[in-house]
Amino acid sequence: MINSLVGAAPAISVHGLSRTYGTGPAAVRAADGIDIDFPRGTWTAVMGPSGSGKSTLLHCAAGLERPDSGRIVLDDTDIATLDDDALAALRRTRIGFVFQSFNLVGSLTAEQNVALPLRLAGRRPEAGLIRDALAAVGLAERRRSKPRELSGGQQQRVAVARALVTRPDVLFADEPTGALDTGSARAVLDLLRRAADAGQTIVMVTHDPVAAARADLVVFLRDGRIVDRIAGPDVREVTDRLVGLEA
Ligand SMILES: Nc1ncnc2c1ncn2[C@@H]1O[C@H](COP(=O)(O)OP(=O)(O)OP(=O)(O)O)[C@@H](O)[C@H]1O
Repeated sequence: MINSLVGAAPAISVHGLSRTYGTGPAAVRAADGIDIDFPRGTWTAVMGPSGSGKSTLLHCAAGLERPDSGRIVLDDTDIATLDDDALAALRRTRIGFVFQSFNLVGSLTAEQNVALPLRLAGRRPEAGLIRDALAAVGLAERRRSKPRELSGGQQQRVAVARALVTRPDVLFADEPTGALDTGSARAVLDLLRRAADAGQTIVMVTHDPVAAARADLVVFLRDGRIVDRIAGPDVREVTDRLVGLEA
């Protein structure tokens, strides 16, 4: 089992997660009884063909979407039992999320976007902290730029800085390197590696075997189910399994 392999208690446990979109003949079972632990201080990559349920798993595990059935346990709390306010508070304080679409606030500068989760949590953002977070993704010089003045890759890096600035226990990232060139992708992956090594738990959806190979574990989804997993992945092994799944 993964847990005994890495010797860590799970930060998040997903039990029997199911989620169907639509009804009748048009219904899509995006998650079909997923069981998985995300061990504390480890980095898990979630892979699989388009439409296999990766984002659905991520959104449900992060409490952004409610499952039809199953349980998501963060430490000892079943997050399904929380009301909307308690869930929002948990997301603000314990969970970070990098969205596929970045979700930056268009009217705010890069540094204001990065400071936003701290402000929402009622903390006064220290200028040095925000500068360091942007510097860590190579954007110190662009801190006063608005999202529309930034490239897609730069916006993605602001989104990564914003998600990490609160030092969340668990960081969920939906394709955090999808819009990045090789060098910027490596910088973001180095940042995620350091975060996991420092004890944060990372769950990342990716299509890129090079990104997945930086993780501790790779799980493969197909048709809303986990069909394979690799501990201590390398690029070739990940690529081979992925090709096998998409065949
Ligand atoms: N809000 C929704 N309404 C209807 N169907 C949805 C919705 N969200 C997801 N689906 C469907 O559920 C299935 C799983 O979607 P999901 O986004 O989780 O897959 P994915 O593996 O992340 O895909 P991709 O790699 O293309 O981002 C797909 O068939 C998708 O069309």
